Amino acid sequence: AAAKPNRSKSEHVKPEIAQVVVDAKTGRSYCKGKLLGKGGFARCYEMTDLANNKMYAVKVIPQSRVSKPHQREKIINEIELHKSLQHKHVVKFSHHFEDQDNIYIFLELCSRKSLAHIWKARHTLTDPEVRYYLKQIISSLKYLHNKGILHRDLKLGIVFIGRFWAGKVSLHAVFFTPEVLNRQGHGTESDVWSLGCVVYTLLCGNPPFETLDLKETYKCIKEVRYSLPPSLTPSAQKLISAILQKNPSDRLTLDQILAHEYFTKGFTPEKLPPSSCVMVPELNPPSPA
Ligand SMILES: CC[C@@H]1C(=O)N(C)c2cncnc2N1C1CCCC1
Repeated sequence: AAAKPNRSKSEHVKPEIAQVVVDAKTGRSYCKGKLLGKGGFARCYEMTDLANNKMYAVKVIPQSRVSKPHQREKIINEIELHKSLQHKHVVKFSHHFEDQDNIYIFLELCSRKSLAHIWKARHTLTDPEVRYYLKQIISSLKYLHNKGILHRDLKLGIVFIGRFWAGKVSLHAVFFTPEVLNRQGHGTESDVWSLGCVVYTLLCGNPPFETLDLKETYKCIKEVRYSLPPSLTPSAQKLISAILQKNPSDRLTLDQILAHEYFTKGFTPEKLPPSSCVMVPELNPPSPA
């Protein structure tokens, strides 16, 4: 049978987001580009400012998803918080606006995506590369913790790789009420625990507490039961063991991690070659002379 003309479909499908959206306050027009993926309430797109061709990663949140006051408040809080942050290794918030269909949150576009993508392509990273990314993530966490902000959702997928390979932590589920820092619940030590899991995953190629059964995984986490592969360098093994401690106050602090022999006795490159997202990079560490 002849292929059915698909125009009938397009006639009825209302585009969730128009090709061009206009910020009524500034009059600026933005052209929607490719879908980057879904993040929380939002569908995320590349969008281009037609006045200067600047590109952004934009979270597009349908008004229908924030119709209840508390949902709207959550988004407004996230925006207000993100607006107040300026740090080299924290994803830059540019601006936001809304129209009758959506709320648009314009963030820095990180076209190299995230550490999750690099990890999937490389499976394991070398110590120098892990030191490079770890320093940047620690720098962003110290900035957040000093402002009484906990990240609470640190993982490979939220460390975006900006231009010049700078790691940029994005704030998907941050907690920002200072009292949270003191409450027994989730202190800075919990962000450090997540950091330990990120280091383990990047060096070993799989998360520390991954099993086939979710209940079993929870048991491993509660008992801090994980294996340290012999392939790890001794200082990497020591670092991971010093972070993945059951008792939060036994874990290294961010400053203690930076002072650990893993960093002091190891070379950290200033920058990484683009090839390092697909293959082991040729790094020329300074001769020990
Ligand atoms: C816009 C959301 C999120 C993000 O936060 N940034 C900074 C980002 C920056 N550049 C590309 N993608 C980004 N993402 C992806 C889009 C789909 C899932 C997460």
